[in-house]
Amino acid sequence: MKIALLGYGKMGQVIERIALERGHEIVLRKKSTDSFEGLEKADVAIDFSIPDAAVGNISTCLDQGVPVVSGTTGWLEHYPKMAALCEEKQGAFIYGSNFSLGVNLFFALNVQLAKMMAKFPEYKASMEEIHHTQKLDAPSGTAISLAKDIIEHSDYSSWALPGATPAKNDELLIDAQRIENVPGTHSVFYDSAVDSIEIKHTAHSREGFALGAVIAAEWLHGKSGIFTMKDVLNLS
Ligand SMILES: NC(=O)C1=CN([C@@H]2O[C@H](COP(=O)(O)OP(=O)(O)OC[C@H]3O[C@@H](n4cnc5c(N)ncnc54)[C@H](OP(=O)(O)O)[C@@H]3O)[C@@H](O)[C@H]2O)C=CC1
Ligand SMILES: O=C(O)C1=N[C@H](C(=O)O)C[C@H](O)C1
Repeated sequence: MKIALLGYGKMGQVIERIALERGHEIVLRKKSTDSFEGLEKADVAIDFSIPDAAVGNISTCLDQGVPVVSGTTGWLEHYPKMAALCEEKQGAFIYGSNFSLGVNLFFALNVQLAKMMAKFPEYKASMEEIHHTQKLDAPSGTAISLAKDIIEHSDYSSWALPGATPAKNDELLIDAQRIENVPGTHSVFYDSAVDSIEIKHTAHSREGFALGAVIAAEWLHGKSGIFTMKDVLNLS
């Protein structure tokens, strides 16, 4: 497959290595000031860029009829617009806040636990995510996905970062920590007066995210529609 990389930073470079190992060819490595030259040759594009660039990159792919896998986080308020464009162009699009197999299993575990804990209001939920210091967005896209799933299956009505004012009772707090060189750690806590329950996913490197993105691109090639990693991994 011919792959266009939109974003060629920490993730783009690991994705390139894994894509080459799996027999693919890279036809574009786009950084901030580069053009889209080469995109027309691509079977699929993989966007791991920055929040402000994601919408432009995804739109350009859909306009040019190139299937697009986006792992960029921090732009999700524009997702409905991108989904509508994909439908209009009869294109192919996958967004994932996290492409690793482990985190997608963790998402499923989080839903099961949230359903169970909803019956026990003596436990208060909270979350923590830890990432490297270059990360532009907070909380992480993965943390937002986890929070949305908890909110859907509980009485929490929204998530919030800890602020100057105390959290409301129906607010799910997400503590976002930035520590040098941490690839990505997510925890969900349920605390009562007498004990605590915790689930945690720790990425040891960026390999899992990058492999998942390449697998998603291979899966998307030749399809049309809007998909998620649940479709790719056959997790319902
Ligand atoms: N979904 C997932 O599984 C994962 C998602 N991510 C997300 O992926 C994104 C990238 O992460 P990471 O690689 O660590 O970030 P980096 O900062 O290392 O890389 C970002 C890259 O995007 C480039 N860029 C900036 N503007 C544009 C543009 N207009 N078009 C194309 N490329 C552009 C930058 O180029 P330049 O150097 O010229 O500025 C740089 O090459 C983040 O949003 C992060 O949250 C990260 C890991 C896993
Ligand atoms: O910026 C990162 O590095 C990561 N971003 C994603 C997110 O925001 O959830 C996924 C992963 O945790 C690494």
